[in-house]
Amino acid sequence: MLQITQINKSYENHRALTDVDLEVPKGVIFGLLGPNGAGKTTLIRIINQIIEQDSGSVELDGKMLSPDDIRKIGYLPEERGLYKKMKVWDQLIYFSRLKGLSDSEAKIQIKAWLEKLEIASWREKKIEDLSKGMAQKVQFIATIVHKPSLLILDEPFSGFDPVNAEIIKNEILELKEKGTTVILSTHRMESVELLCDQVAMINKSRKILDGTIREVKRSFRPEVFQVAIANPALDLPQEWIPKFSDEAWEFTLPLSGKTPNQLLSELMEYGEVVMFREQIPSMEEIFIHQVKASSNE
Ligand SMILES: Nc1ncnc2c1ncn2[C@@H]1O[C@H](COP(=O)(O)OP(=O)(O)OP(=O)(O)O)[C@@H](O)[C@H]1O
Repeated sequence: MLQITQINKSYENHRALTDVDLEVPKGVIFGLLGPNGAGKTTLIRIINQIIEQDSGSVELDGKMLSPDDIRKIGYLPEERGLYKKMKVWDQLIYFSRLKGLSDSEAKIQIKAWLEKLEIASWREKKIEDLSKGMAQKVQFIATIVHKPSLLILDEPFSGFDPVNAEIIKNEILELKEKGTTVILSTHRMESVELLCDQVAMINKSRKILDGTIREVKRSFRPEVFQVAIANPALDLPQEWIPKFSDEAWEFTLPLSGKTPNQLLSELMEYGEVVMFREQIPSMEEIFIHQVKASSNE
């Protein structure tokens, strides 16, 4: 759906993006990851046509991005942009009209969303009288009210308590089910694990990793297994550093060139293998590993 090719962008003397390529397929939740200052917001602003790239192209649905496409995009910026003195209802009407909805359609959509997110009773309140989380819900509605086909969410969960974060998470999943493509930029790796189908990681202006969550995790498998053996018939080698827990001895072992089956057969000679599970790295571990590795290059 979105094809980004060889994007470069510099601010004065600072290079914010270098030769960035990205392909976001239709209907996925795509995690845009990277440490502070990596260049994510710059890329998002280019997609939203807030700033212009120095070189490279952005295509939406196979065509060069044009100003008209902006209505197909819903953007929740990290720095929220609501008018503090305006009332919730008026504000949402204003944003909906700006995104091309008719007055009657805007009213129908806003009413439905206010009810769905259980904030209908706040419609006459000014934004400045809302808590941070409440204002966040209003901004979320402003982002999605015109049913964009591409949704770009920058830290959508910040400011939400766990219950409201869960509500927003479910709304994002529901939008995906309905065919919306979502780019999610966040530092919360647990949300990435839960929500994203694909990810790309940017560090120091360059893309350093991309793929499906499954592919990325596969490529970082340390080939180490978590093992538990109950009732050992033989002494377990001390170098395995076995620890007794819950009626079994637990330890981790690298494959060291063996296949998992070979390792398992060897272990079975020691006793009853009650756990044999490959250690799969979390996205958080992969993130830290990759950022450190590419910073050392
Ligand atoms: N308007 C600007 N003028 C000069 N430098 C800028 C400007 N905007 C961003 N930068 C610099 O470009 C780099 C990339 O910034 P960007 O905001 O894209 O990072 P980010 O990945 O979104 O970071 P974060 O996770 O902290 O939001 C940073 O070093 C930043 O200081």
